[in-house]
Amino acid sequence: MAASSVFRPGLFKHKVAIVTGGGTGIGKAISAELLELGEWRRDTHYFLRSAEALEMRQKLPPSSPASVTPLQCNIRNENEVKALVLSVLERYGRIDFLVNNGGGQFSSPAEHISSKGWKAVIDTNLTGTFHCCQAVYSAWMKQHGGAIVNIIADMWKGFPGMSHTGAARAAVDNLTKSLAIEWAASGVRVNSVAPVSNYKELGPSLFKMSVPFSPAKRLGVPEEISSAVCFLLSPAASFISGATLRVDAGQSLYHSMWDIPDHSAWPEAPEGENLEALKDLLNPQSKL
Ligand SMILES: CCCCC/C=C/C(=O)SCCNC(=O)CCNC(=O)[C@H](O)C(C)(C)COP(=O)(O)OP(=O)(O)OC[C@H]1O[C@@H](n2cnc3c(N)ncnc32)[C@H](O)[C@@H]1OP(=O)(O)O
Ligand SMILES: NC(=O)C1=CN([C@@H]2O[C@H](COP(=O)(O)OP(=O)(O)OC[C@H]3O[C@@H](n4cnc5c(N)ncnc54)[C@H](OP(=O)(O)O)[C@@H]3O)[C@@H](O)[C@H]2O)C=CC1
Repeated sequence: MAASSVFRPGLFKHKVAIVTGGGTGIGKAISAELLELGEWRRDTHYFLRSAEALEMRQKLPPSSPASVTPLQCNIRNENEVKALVLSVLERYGRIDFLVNNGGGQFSSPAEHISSKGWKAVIDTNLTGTFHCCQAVYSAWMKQHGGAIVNIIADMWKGFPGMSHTGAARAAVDNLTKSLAIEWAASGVRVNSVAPVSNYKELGPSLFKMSVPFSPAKRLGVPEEISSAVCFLLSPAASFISGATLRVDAGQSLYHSMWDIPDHSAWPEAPEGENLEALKDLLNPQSKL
């Protein structure tokens, strides 16, 4: 495996990590970087991707002590998550890190999201993350400490067109803060990463659409997200908890991609001299 991490190889030696959705996209980059930095294990989820685990295993140098294990789990199902955590503990005896990366949504105007679709997205991105945090804490981290990183999204200005996932990710941002306080006495650090990066088959079109909205004038790549995750898991972040790191080149501070067409539907301002002044200002004959 070609070394690409900026961190010291062996940093995570003997550590055991669960990375949900660890077989694709950002999760795959996180899995690969953790593998490079030490000995770790990963789960996948309800669509078992043993082919990807095999591919990663084959890239490991023979001398590497690292190992990768695909495990099947749908994070929306509490019992499957509990079984996953027990299975990792039975196999490896500890869980140092949890990365809640598994998630998904579809784009739709809010008015067209069905109740079933809304619940599916909230269940996946909010409840699934909660299930994983709670199960890992109860079964291991409560007694032994650990570090959790939740992958959320750039929803700081709302998420028009994906209101369900925006609401779920904002909730995870808040969950991160609650758990950071509740679990501090167990030595558990809980943080989030809010990425903007290439998005699988939508990558090229999203890339073209969003480049003008990025201060960097390019999208991020999954490797730029995984390094932030590894930093938050590492001892370099030993005094960081309850934080969300925006890995977006400042895009969340810049202008919105959502276009609001010209309209005259907004309610009038209250009557009075300020309204008159406003009308004067907007009057094409105005001398102002
Ligand atoms: C957060 C940063 C995003 C950055 C940019 C992202 C872009 C995109 O995400 S574009 C879309 C890419 N899509 C995917 O990657 C698919 C991800 N999808 C999923 O993970 C899941 O399908 C799910 C969580 C969205 C739904 O889970 P599930 O219950 O397994 O799926 P169902 O197909 O049974 O759907 C249940 C229900 O959800 C509604 N729905 C699903 N897909 C759509 C859609 N494309 N458009 C509108 N509505 C959708 C629908 O109501 C489904 O119920 P039924 O109508 O009875 O099937
Ligand atoms: N790329 C980006 O710009 C951004 C991504 N994100 C979020 O970051 C995370 C990773 O994204 P990315 O790598 O781009 O996308 P991917 O779709 O490649 O990764 C999502 C992973 O989550 C898994 N997953 C979905 N539902 C479940 C479930 N119920 N149980 C277990 N695993 C599940 C998927 O598995 P499967 O493929 O088998 O369904 C997939 O492996 C996601 O949460 C995404 O929404 C947030 C902001 C921006």
